[in-house]
Amino acid sequence: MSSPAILVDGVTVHYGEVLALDAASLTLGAARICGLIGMNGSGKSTLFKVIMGMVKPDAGRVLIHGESPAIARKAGGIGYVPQSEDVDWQFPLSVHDVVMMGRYGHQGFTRRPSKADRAAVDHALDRVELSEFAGRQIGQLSGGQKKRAFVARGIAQGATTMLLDEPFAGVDKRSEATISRLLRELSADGCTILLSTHDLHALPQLCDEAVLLMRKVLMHGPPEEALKPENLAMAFGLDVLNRDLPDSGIPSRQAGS
Ligand SMILES: Nc1ncnc2c1ncn2[C@@H]1O[C@H](COP(=O)(O)OP(=O)(O)OP(=O)(O)O)[C@@H](O)[C@H]1O
Repeated sequence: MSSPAILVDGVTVHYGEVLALDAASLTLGAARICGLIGMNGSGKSTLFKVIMGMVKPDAGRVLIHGESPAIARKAGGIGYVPQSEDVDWQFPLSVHDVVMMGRYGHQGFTRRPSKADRAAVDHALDRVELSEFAGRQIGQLSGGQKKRAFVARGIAQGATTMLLDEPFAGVDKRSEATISRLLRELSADGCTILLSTHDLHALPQLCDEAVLLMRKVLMHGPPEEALKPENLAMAFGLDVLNRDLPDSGIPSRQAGS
């Protein structure tokens, strides 16, 4: 049997005294779109960073298609759309430069882009509908355009696993629709997608499965199951049941805030 696309096995992470992940375990199959839900501080970004190999777990292990995150990353297999707060938007890089970063693993020691690298970047920019902004400094884009630029980096990279930390936060409707469409297309091409979101309404349309996180994985199953009030109460606290819930039983505002 082939290895899962993402295996997180008993991962614990501390930042000093703070316990961010507590023996969290998760197995994700190839080409699935999985939504990661949890209140602020529940460990979502930390989980992404552990899967990326940017944060080393105190215990447990992570495997991407059977390889360590470091090897998978070196091979260009993992694309990452960080939370906006984690990016220095003043950095003097154009949108084209950011997307070209996805080609570094394909370039030699000199990092001189080949014709194929340039073609891959142009193609990725076209797919995210940002070709006309290629020369613009990355910080001069709207919130949604910035997210799309990072999705383009993953596409140019040829990533088989995409991690997106709140891709819909601060995003206009057009970018939201474009990103959702791209994620479905990438998944149809075999890419495995893990994304965190506070937009619970969007989960069932976009995601094949959902994970409720509160330092541990509390629940992993169909999105509809995750959205059941008793499961949301487990992840967000019992008070979620007393908020102004619409008919669907889903909190109408950013949960956990
Ligand atoms: N670099 C750090 N140093 C110290 N503590 C940290 C650091 N990064 C995160 N934490 C803490 O670890 C816990 C988990 O944080 P994390 O950012 O993973 O949560 P999150 O679910 O992504 O939150 P949010 O929804 O607000 O983005 C929180 O208590 C946070 O304050």
